[in-house]
Amino acid sequence: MSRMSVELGTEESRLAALCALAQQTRELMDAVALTDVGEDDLTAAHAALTAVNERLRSVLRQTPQPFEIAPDGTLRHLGNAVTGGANPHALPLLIEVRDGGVRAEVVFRPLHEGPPGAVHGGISAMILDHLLGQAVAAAGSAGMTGTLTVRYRRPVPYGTPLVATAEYTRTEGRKTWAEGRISLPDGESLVEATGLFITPSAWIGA
Ligand SMILES: CCCCCCCC(=O)SCCNC(=O)CCNC(=O)[C@H](O)C(C)(C)COP(=O)(O)OP(=O)(O)OC[C@H]1O[C@@H](n2cnc3c(N)ncnc32)[C@H](O)[C@@H]1OP(=O)(O)O
Repeated sequence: MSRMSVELGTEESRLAALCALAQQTRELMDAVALTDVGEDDLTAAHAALTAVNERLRSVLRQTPQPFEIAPDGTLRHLGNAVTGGANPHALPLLIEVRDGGVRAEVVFRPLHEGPPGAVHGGISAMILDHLLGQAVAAAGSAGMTGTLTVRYRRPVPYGTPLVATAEYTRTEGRKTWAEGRISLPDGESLVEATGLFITPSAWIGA
């Protein structure tokens, strides 16, 4: 009698391996940003990475991992530059949706340095752009960023636990506004943003 074997979760297992590789790559980027080893070690690391790079590039997708439904039923986007577990560029940010808005704990790293000793303003803006967009989506009005206004109140430190929050504010037709901030755990606001998100006419056939 022949047996039929059904492998469950093969793709999930591969995606987990991809996320583990992305995490290792983040740690590699951190190491490259901070390493103080000598030239021989730098040259050896370069050669080793060249080999890894060639192996990974032997089979390439056209685009990063797409939006998809995860096994737990939630929507995920592993290729996203802010939240995607499979994207080495992502922190990745874990966003919690709760009554009245969204929230994420953030620890920036030396890799994110802009001015000496602080986080690059574009990195803060990127995090806030995404968080405001999630607040809009959580309110049922998904859209693309039309405008993002950022006020930098204090330098954002790296290596320190911070809190990022955002809330939907209002909607007029296809336009939805949200506001948010990155704060110290005691609530002191470091960076604040307001954003206009527009549901593209193409999405609704308008
Ligand atoms: C859940 C996931 C969260 C992810 C959050 C991440 C958010 C992002 O980073 S999105 C990427 C950055 N944003 C973009 O790439 C957007 C690029 N722009 C576009 O695609 C289009 O211009 C888009 C969608 C904004 C508007 O296009 P379209 O639907 O054709 O709008 P259109 O019909 O021209 O204009 C509609 C209204 O919006 C206004 N408007 C359009 N664009 C803008 C803008 N950039 N700023 C202000 N107002 C605008 C128009 O003036 C018009 O106003 P009114 O109705 O009062 O006359």
